[in-house]
Amino acid sequence: MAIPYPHFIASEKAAMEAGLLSPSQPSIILTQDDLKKIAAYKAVEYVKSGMVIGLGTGSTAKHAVARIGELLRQGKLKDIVGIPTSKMTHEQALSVGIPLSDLDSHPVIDIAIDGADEVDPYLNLVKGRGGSLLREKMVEGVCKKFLVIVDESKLVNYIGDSGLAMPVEVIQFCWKFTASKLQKLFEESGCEAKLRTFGEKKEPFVTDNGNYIIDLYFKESIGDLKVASDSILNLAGVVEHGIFLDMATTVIIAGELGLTVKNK
Ligand SMILES: O=C(CO)[C@H](O)[C@H](O)COP(=O)(O)O
Repeated sequence: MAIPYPHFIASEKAAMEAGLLSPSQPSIILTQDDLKKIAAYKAVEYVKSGMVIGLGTGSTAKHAVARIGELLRQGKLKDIVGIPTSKMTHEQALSVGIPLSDLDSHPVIDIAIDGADEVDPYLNLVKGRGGSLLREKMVEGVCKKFLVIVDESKLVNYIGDSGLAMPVEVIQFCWKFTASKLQKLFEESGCEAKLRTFGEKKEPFVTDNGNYIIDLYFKESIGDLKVASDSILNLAGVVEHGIFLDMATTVIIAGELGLTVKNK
């Protein structure tokens, strides 16, 4: 879908480096994907040679992975080690020439760059609509800086406010039982718990870790996020959830009027 953003401020270095705007062409129609690319290019400005980088997953993070690969090929970045958060990102990073490792060998990460599905005013996030929440939480939980890159459509007043899915990764064993427990936990918020499926045959979506995803949809706020997080994690059968509480250190938002950088 092409969303017109004709007023984007052209002086942004990140927009120019992304090849989208120039001083002679300061105002064009940008798509939502262009905004994701601009936010990603801005985030990659924080990456320095010698760093260990957590590589996120999704349509926004893929622009950051591509940009890091480009800067490595140009010799503008050197000695980067990438820690991918999914099999998909692993493949992309290899294809653009980023040397890869894992948390076993690199338990401390300098910077992680990833997209998000929701960002609240306190920089809490919902992640995992792409299904990679578990590895993302492991990698992004041990980084010194966690840069989140979004277009402005991801901003919400409170977590769950988009009305879209809040994912929970569960083991396959008796997933219906776990889904009903999750729905019951948030019954006062009008929660509906649905197994994530894909394709015409509606096959269950299986994560990189061999688990299922139960998507929670809320009609009302879920209240205290720490309480919600703890109560989800207390259910046997749950592996991880997509609430990323107090993890983001910086959120880079590309919107109609340009880039906004929010720091914790
Ligand atoms: O959490 C994620 C994947 O598990 C993604 O970062 C999130 O879904 C945002 O994706 P996109 O950049 O495609 O909108």
